Amino acid sequence: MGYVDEVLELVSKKNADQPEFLQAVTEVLNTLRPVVDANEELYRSNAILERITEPDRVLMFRVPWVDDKGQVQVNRGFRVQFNNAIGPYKGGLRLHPSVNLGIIKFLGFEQVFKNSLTSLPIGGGKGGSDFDPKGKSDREIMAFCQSFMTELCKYIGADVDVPAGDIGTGAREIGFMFGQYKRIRGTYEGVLTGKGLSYGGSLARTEATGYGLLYITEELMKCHGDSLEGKTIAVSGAGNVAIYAIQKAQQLGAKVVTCSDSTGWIYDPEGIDVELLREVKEVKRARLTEYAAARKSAEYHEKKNGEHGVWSVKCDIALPCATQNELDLEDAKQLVANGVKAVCEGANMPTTLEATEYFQNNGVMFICGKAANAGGVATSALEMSQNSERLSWTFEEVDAKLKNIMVNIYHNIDDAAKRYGMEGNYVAGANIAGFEKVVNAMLAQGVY
Ligand SMILES: NC(=O)c1ccc[n+]([C@@H]2O[C@H](COP(=O)([O-])OP(=O)(O)OC[C@H]3O[C@@H](n4cnc5c(N)ncnc54)[C@H](O)[C@@H]3O)[C@@H](O)[C@H]2O)c1
Ligand SMILES: N[C@@H](CCC(=O)O)C(=O)O
Repeated sequence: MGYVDEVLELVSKKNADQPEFLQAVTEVLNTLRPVVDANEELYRSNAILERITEPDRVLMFRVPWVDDKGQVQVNRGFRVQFNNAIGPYKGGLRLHPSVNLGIIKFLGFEQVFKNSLTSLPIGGGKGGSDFDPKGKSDREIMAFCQSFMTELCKYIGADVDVPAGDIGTGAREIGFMFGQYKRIRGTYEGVLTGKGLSYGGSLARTEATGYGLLYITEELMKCHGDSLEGKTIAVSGAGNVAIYAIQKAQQLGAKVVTCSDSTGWIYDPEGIDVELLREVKEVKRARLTEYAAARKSAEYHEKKNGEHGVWSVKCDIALPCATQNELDLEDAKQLVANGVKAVCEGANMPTTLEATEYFQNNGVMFICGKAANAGGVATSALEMSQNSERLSWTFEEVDAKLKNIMVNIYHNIDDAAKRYGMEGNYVAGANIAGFEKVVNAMLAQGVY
């Protein structure tokens, strides 16, 4: 049995109850086979694969808070500090009832490679809680965030670990957490990113993940003699990533005809009205039924198990921007039958392993999330730079740096795939390019 298979077996035994983590590790290690084969003795003697699949540290803690009725509620908080070989731990905080240790570990593991691809000095981490922000008052959100940070603040810092947003954590939550960190630790530092503009946030961070996704998609099309002009795009999700992906796609001449939330989806053949979507989702925090009620051209469909949802719509490009495993093999078959040319992941691991393979075997250009959605964390790193030098850059400066980073990521993953004889396999290219930098740093820093 080869080194990769030995480690896959070991990781599977040790983490049998964590399917999402095993899925992420399986995808990465399988694509690293040629690199591992070329360096087997060095990696094996240094236990590189065993070390890179085991987090540096897992923090799990109780988060008690008082609801509006005076009842004490208890949630579970997590922070997984996965790998800091190339910089302080960096990654978001997810607040969603589905959160468990396996999900935070898969996200932290992905973050190690994604952050490496940005070319900026950030290690990988992730955190969150099974707290459900849906339907909670602002006071309840504040109570939860303050309690969460009361424990988390012992383990983070501007040069140690810098959390940020993810599903369920936006500017409001980051603000409450930043206030509590400052109150307890007594220091004003860039300990979180995604902050408000009046207290250390970066212009363009809100837009960065969605914009970055379109910059890399545009480069992919350009390098294949095509463009986004006139293309029909299907987007899933209706949160931060989806909204700004839709906005940038429209600016670049494409028409986005779908979006979704956890209860239903919209088909709008005239193109999504992104300002209306922002009003419904960002301001009112309402359901997509409100979008449909306010827009004549929009059809609203309830989410039904076993149906393809947004992936049933004919499109040239699909951009999954909601959550993990939201696009399965049957969805992939439907998209291919409808003539999809490219799939680029705005969310983290939205495509199942089988669906990814189906796209790759059927000539669909596929860029995985750790490359395609890296613009968010890259701009977080730019926010950290601005905080360190106590300066703020203009929107145009940050946006230009973001675009440059995304274009470079495309070429780095393309080159890495070509170096190992896998031209066009951007999943392998992303994993290899991300892995090489982290492993070189780990080897240089000795056994730890
Ligand atoms: N925010 C960032 O900077 C960033 C960066 C990189 C990757 N991501 C990833 O992008 C994805 C979306 O994050 P976000 O920041 O937009 O979160 P968000 O909370 O702003 O929005 C998530 C959206 O997805 C929808 N959603 C959740 N589960 C769904 C389901 N099963 N089916 C359909 N829709 C569903 C929600 O209703 C919501 O509209 C996540 O996978 C996240 O990890 C986020
Ligand atoms: N949660 C986002 C952003 C992380 C950050 O900005 O630190 C991600 O998955 O990359």
